[in-house]
Amino acid sequence: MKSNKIAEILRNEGNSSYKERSFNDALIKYNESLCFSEVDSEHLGLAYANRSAICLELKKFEKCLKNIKLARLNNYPKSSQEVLDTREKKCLELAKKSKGNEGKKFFRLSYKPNKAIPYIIDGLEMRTNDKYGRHVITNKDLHVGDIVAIEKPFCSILLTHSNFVDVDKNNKFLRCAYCLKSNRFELVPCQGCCSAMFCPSCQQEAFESFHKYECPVMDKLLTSGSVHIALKIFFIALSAFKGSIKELQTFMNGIDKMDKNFSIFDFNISQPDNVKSYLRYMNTLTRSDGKFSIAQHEEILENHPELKEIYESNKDFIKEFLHRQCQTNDHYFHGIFGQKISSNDSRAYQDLQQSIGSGWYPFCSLFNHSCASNILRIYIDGKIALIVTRFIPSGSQLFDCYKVSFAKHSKDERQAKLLKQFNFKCDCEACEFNYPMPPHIPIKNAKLIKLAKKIEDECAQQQNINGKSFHECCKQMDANYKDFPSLELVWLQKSFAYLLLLQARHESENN
Ligand SMILES: C[S@@+](CC[C@H](N)C(=O)[O-])C[C@H]1O[C@@H](n2cnc3c(N)ncnc32)[C@H](O)[C@@H]1O
Repeated sequence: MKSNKIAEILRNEGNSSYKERSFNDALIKYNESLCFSEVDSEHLGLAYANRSAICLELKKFEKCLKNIKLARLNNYPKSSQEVLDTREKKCLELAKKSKGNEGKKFFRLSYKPNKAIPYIIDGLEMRTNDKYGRHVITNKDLHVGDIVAIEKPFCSILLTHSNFVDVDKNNKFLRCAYCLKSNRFELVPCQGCCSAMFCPSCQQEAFESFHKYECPVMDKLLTSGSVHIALKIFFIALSAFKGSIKELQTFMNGIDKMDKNFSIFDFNISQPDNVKSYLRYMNTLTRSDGKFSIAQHEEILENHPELKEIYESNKDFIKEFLHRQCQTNDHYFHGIFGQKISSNDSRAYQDLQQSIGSGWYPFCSLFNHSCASNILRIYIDGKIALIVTRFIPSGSQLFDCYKVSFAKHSKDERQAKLLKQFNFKCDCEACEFNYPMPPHIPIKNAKLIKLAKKIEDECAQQQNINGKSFHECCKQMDANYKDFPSLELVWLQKSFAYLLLLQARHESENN
């Protein structure tokens, strides 16, 4: 429950951290204080004002000005206005002197976008066959380093707690509960609960599409992991039918008989009312045949102040909906990774990212697996950038890697995992030709070993991407693609991923 008393305590804790120049800790406390501040109280204004002070310290001038504006709009005490006026003046002066660092973004599509799906490049097409079901091919040659898609999830959840992976419990005060972006200097609190913050541009849409149902049970959802995912899809679906469970039920019964290959390529994704098309697409996804307990989902709905009646009178349909969702999520919801916020100084490869959530990416769902994949997913602020890692000739299929690659796992291990989790026997090139694992793969071009090592060392030293090294890495991997698999190409792929992770962190931090 909102409480100005708690908001004040949190703000004071933030002030202590601020005095010690622990700006990240102070920021978390100020954001938490925003969440607890009662609507229309001056505590909102005070916390925004304090956040503007951090922005100024960190030379984030534009964000500083935005926070000053928010403070004024949110009852910052008239008696202290002078503090804000002085800060604003100083900020404007410093901003004038600074050159500004908004360079071109690195993560943008390498070719012109597809007209109907503007977040993928023109030239990618969906095909179907008996062996792979739906899959994506390219109708032009693709080269190492090409960015072919930058996709937002259709539905995602933010993790603040997990029994399985290491997550930051402060994520709810650091990331938008809708887009997952680490927009921590600009987040605004939900007016109802104390556990969700949003980008100003996401707040309204999030509320209308699902948060109005999440809000009263948000604390329970945040600790419920996959239960949250299935319920969130249900909330989105119900909102699309303006809360009418009967209309949702009629629609769901109707789509059971529709085309099994319906996908993102079949509808206009930019139409405002496209949730129905996404539901239709979701209905075509492969489901696991496992039995899932939905007891926890039921408990949340049974105690939901607005949905309990709907739940009681439509139990069978809702239970079936949730159960099907669990079976789909098993195959299609992917962990989402983000840059670690609290450990800014760490440059170790394995330390750059941390699990921040889970989501369904409708386009990325169409990729099949290969243990020697030709694309790589890089997570950046909740979005997936798909990047080519091996030359892909026109007409070929793009393959993702479902966590098991020949460079890290033996053939037996890979095949067992894929069969168990995804129910197919892998016969990719690495399985068919039994590619050896490093370090047993032959070296075909020793010079490239040196390059891979040089890039790896550079990455360990630097904060962001070395453009020259990146270009060289792409060029060599592209030119020598016929040598695959070789130790140097596998090593270059690893260095390439390291460079991209550094760049993702850099872009996220400077956003
Ligand atoms: C994320 S989907 C990929 C898209 C899928 N083909 C479709 O039509 O929805 C994962 C499912 O695709 C199939 N699949 C993925 N990789 C495969 C492969 N290498 N060989 C055969 N089937 C594969 C499996 O049924 C798997 O559960």
